[in-house]
Amino acid sequence: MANVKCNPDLVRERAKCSFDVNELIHLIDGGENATKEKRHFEETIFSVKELQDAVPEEYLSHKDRYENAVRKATILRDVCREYMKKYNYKPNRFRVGHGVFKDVSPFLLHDGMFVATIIGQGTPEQQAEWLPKAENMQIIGTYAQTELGHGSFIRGLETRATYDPKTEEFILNNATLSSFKWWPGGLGSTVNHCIVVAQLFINGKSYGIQPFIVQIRDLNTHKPLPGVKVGEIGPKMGFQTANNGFLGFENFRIPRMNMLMKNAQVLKDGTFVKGMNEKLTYGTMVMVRVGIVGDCSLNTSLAATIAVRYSAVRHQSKIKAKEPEVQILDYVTQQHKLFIAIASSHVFRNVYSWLSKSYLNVMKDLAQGKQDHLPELHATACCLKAVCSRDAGSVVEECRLACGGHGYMTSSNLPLVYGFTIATVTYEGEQTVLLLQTARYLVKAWLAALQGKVLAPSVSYLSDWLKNDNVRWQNTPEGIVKGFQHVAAGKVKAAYDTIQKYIKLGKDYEDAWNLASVQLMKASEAHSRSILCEVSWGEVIRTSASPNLLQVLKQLAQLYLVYWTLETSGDFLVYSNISKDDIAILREKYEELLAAIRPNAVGLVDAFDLRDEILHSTLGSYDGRVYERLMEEALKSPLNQESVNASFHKYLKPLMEKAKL
Ligand SMILES: CC/C=C\C/C=C\C/C=C\C/C=C\C=C\C(=O)SCCNC(=O)CCNC(=O)[C@H](O)C(C)(C)COP(=O)(O)OP(=O)(O)OC[C@H]1O[C@@H](n2cnc3c(N)ncnc32)[C@H](O)[C@@H]1OP(=O)(O)O
Ligand SMILES: Cc1cc2nc3c(=O)[nH]c(=O)nc-3n(C[C@H](O)[C@H](O)[C@H](O)COP(=O)(O)OP(=O)(O)OC[C@H]3O[C@@H](n4cnc5c(N)ncnc54)[C@H](O)[C@@H]3O)c2cc1C
Repeated sequence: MANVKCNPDLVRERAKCSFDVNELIHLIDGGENATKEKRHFEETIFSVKELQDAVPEEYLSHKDRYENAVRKATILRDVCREYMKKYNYKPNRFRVGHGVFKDVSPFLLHDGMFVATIIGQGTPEQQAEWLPKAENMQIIGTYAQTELGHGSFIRGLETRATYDPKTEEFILNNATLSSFKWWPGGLGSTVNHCIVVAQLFINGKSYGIQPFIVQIRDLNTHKPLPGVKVGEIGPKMGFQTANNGFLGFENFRIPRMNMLMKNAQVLKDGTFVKGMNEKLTYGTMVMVRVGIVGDCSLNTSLAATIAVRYSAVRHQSKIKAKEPEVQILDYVTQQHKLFIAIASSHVFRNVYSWLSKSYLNVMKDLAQGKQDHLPELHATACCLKAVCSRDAGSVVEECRLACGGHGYMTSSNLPLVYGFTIATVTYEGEQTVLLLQTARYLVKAWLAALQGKVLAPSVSYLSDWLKNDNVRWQNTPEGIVKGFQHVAAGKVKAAYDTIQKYIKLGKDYEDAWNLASVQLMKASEAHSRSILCEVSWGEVIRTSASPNLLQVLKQLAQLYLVYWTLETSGDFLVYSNISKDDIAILREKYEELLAAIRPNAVGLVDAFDLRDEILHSTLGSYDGRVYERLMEEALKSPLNQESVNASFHKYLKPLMEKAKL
């Protein structure tokens, strides 16, 4: 990239960077070798001509866009397969996917959830049967759980799987419209198999929801099998190429062994054997929630790169009347909008890495029959997924707005990035619903703290606070982290007390919970923020890097801490010993941090190492040829391929002529 002829502002920005950009790239990637491998893989993918679109896909019809996405998905699959064989390297398909599809792959659910559910929910025999076929794409699948009538409350799903011991089969039925599966990616026209999450019935008795692997289309003709009604749900706010679909069954029979039986089992005679913990059926969702925190880091870095580079190139208005128009990046308000995006991407990455480790540890424990840490993992993954996805959505939108009118252009790619980022707030568990799951855990932990019990590490601050809630405020990163824990503890206590108050007033527990649920949700958010702050600051101070880089990483981590303290200063005034003077000091600190980060802003986004083919943005490319690219992309509009459009003769001219009469 270094030889590209760049916009002079970007050249100047890069020259003043105080740290080694390559060092940060390697740190993010996990080592110099990892960067080399990543770059070689990406070079390979983006040199495949067939993966490059001649016409921007936004000009294609809904159908053509889908077909083009499937075409590219199959080529990408082949190239990846060959690459993996040749180099024994497992590539990150999600990252290059943004480049190849701009939006999302119609195989997203195959990779993200179908294969993962076979691994997580299938017995060794079931894995042996389906995993090789799924991994080499002999079968293509999705995860079909959500229905028209139920998404959040999965115990309320209506799709039925009734066991017939005579034939040793399950009979699938969707008797009501609300029971139709609705949303699964790839279901519309791509997949031939699904994991169907359905209510199990044996001899008229319900045994809760279970996962079934179901073939829905013929492997040769791709026609829906008899008894299957399947189709696509139509255009959405984003995810246009994900091919989300609907599905219903009418007396559709599948063999007994198609129920994934790693947890619960149905024996031939119809005996139901309970698993170790029925919530293990929800395992794929926990895994994907963890993954989404990592995805939030990538999505945020895409938007930050585009908006920061654009802000370095764009000049508008003046700070001083007699001086030239400034780079908009010099406006401190612009820095306020953008630097939190850079900082958030690093925070999400560090927290993702921490959460993934916890996830893997819990999986190891579960394999040995130990489930003590599962509730903590579930609670942590829920609130982090909810808060990171919401933050990522807000940050991406702020980056888009920070690009003014040009940020509204599809060719900036910011609208598309916003579309797939904001979807993460809803899918894999709607944010409020997940925050309230964590709140259940926090309330239990609070009760345990009141009873003097030892708490799990992520909530042990509740006991500390109970012992001493009168800690002197300190304007240091560690002091701020403590402050966030105090806010979280104070909010948990307030929510708990509110529940007790309603119970004393005669409400039953569930109504009291609902009445206190805004407070519960906020307590859960505060808990999540305290984890984000504690973990990210802890990761940064443990990072081994050159002094120059470490200084910048600390500035970003502190910016995150101070930004969120100021954003939620009302909470700090209520629940900690912060004073108005401390807030004034933090405001000053925040301004100092913005100024310190400013010279490194372009270097920092360069270090995300996002190729132009992944960014897909007229505003964010490495060379900063913003206006040239905007014009080049505009000229690709089909309306610019003719000097006079037919509508002039058909409608406009007659209209003008009528007006003359
Ligand atoms: C590898 C991935 C990498 C990157 C990601 C990128 C892309 C991802 C790929 C695909 C994504 C694209 C598309 C999206 C797909 C989907 O959206 S699939 C559908 C997802 N659906 C949901 O998430 C539904 C959300 N709802 C629920 O999860 C549940 O209904 C619930 C809200 C948790 C409530 O369940 P339930 O009513 O049964 O439970 P409660 O009565 O409220 O609680 C009972 C106790 O169970 C505990 N619990 C609940 N869930 C779990 C769990 N998963 N694990 C462990 N324990 C769990 C809960 O805490 C209660 O405990 P208690 O308080 O002690 O009683
Ligand atoms: C882009 C996209 C892709 C998706 N892909 C898939 C897929 O591949 N497979 C699949 O199975 N599903 C998929 N989904 C579905 C997704 O998982 C659900 O939409 C999601 O879980 C939310 O459920 P819901 O739509 O029923 O929302 P609802 O639960 O109806 O939410 C509506 C409102 O009700 C509130 N609410 C609901 N319950 C409670 C409660 N207990 N307490 C307080 N408030 C509550 C919510 O907070 C929200 O404000 C996808 C969705 C999207 C948007």
